[in-house]
Amino acid sequence: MEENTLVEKIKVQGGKKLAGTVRTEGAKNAVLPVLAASLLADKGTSTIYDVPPLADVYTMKNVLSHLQMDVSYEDGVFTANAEQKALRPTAPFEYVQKMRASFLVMGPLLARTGRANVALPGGCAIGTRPIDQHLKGFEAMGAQVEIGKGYIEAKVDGRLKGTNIYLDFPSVGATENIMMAAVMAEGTTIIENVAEEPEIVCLANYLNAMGGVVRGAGTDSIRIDGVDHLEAADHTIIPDRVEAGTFMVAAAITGGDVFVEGALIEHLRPLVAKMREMGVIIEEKDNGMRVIGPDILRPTDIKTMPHPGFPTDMQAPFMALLTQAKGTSIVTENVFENRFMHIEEFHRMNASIKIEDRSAIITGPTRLTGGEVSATDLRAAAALVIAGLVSEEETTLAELRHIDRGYVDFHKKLQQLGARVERVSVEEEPEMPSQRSIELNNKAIN
Ligand SMILES: CC(=O)N[C@H]1[C@@H](OP(=O)(O)OP(=O)(O)OC[C@H]2O[C@@H](n3ccc(=O)[nH]c3=O)[C@H](O)[C@@H]2O)O[C@H](CO)[C@@H](O)[C@@H]1O
Ligand SMILES: C=C(OP(=O)(O)O)C(=O)O
Repeated sequence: MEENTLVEKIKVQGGKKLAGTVRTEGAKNAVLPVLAASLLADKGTSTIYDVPPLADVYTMKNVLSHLQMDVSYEDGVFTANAEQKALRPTAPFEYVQKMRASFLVMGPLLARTGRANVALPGGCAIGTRPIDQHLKGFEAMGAQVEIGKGYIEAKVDGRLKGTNIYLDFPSVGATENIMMAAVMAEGTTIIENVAEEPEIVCLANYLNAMGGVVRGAGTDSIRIDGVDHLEAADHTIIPDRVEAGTFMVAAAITGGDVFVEGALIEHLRPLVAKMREMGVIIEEKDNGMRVIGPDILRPTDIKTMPHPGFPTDMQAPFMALLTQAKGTSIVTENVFENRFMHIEEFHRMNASIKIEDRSAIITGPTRLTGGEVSATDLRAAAALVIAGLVSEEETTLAELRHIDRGYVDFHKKLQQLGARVERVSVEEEPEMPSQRSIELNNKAIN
């Protein structure tokens, strides 16, 4: 007979107003490209500060070790040395499958060694997520790209060549991958219609500290004058605007009063504007933001867009807040074609949400009931816990591997703010997987 297995779950009892201070970690989406970029230095050791202890950071550490880099990570400080001449060119499926951002080693490997062989990142729970814009950039710089047996192999004779590249969509990953390839190309590269996210600026600052010449990061056009070598540099990761935003929403939904230390207004304007429209009081301070939730939340509409539009990564947590607004709100998801999987889970908690094409129509305020729900991606996980904070009965969240990719000690931070949240191990009997869990697993590889 098969033995029972231990499965971790988060349990939430609603009804507490959050109060106190929570500290923002370094940004997951900034640290991953920066760690990939550390591959570019042929001299010295880079020290990267404010690196959050997330599953994705450990995956990137494993990728870099696999490529033969010398890396260490302790107490938020990551050191990376890529002096080793014989870097391995292959990032295997076991890593890319865990985390799509492993694909970001392609640009630096190609620039540094002239060859990169990286497993093809598949689609995931939020969309098909093609990489055509990354490849278009590498090819324009002279790389030969072939796809076969689940891998993408890119090669270049000599150095990549600077050129002009226009992205069809301001993809964050494509902008980063092409920047990292172009920084060591021969001549000048101009990338147009690029992503303007703060994480792009963080990466550009690191590349420039290494001796790169990257101008225009944070605007829609980036100019890179290629250099022939880069040296390791020290760098500090920006605060995680999505983590900060998640706690801002958690404070607001409970009618709480929370200081989110490290939340930067210049990175969070679209969220702050929308929360203020709903009646949430947000005070901007030098080192963070104080969020005070009102008794009655007003409805509002959001459309996710590339930065400085409303961030898609805040869509699910914000939807939890909208279930408590008095009236009808509309959420339109424009960045990913399938980022509504959390709605089925919200339905289990009694939320009133209808999907029409790329929009969700939310009617509130709903008395959420709690219940057994599953995380479909990392932001959905946070959103469901947030909904649990105002539910009448207990909410139990499964599939915690998602939350561990993007949030450090999420349940502990909420506990410190007074929430009744715990993470428990429960024994589960082995059972035939249901059709639903097969579907969720297939869609949620990353
Ligand atoms: C590790 C990291 O930083 N992840 C973030 C990054 O993901 P990621 O870099 O993967 O997101 P992109 O900006 O590239 O994707 C945006 C859209 O462009 C499409 N696309 C992208 C590349 C391409 O070659 N072709 C193409 O069609 C995607 O399918 C998607 O529909 O930005 C997203 C959008 O802000 C965020 O949700 C993710 O949290
Ligand atoms: C979608 C996200 O991340 P990733 O691109 O790493 O899947 C996210 O951070 O919400």
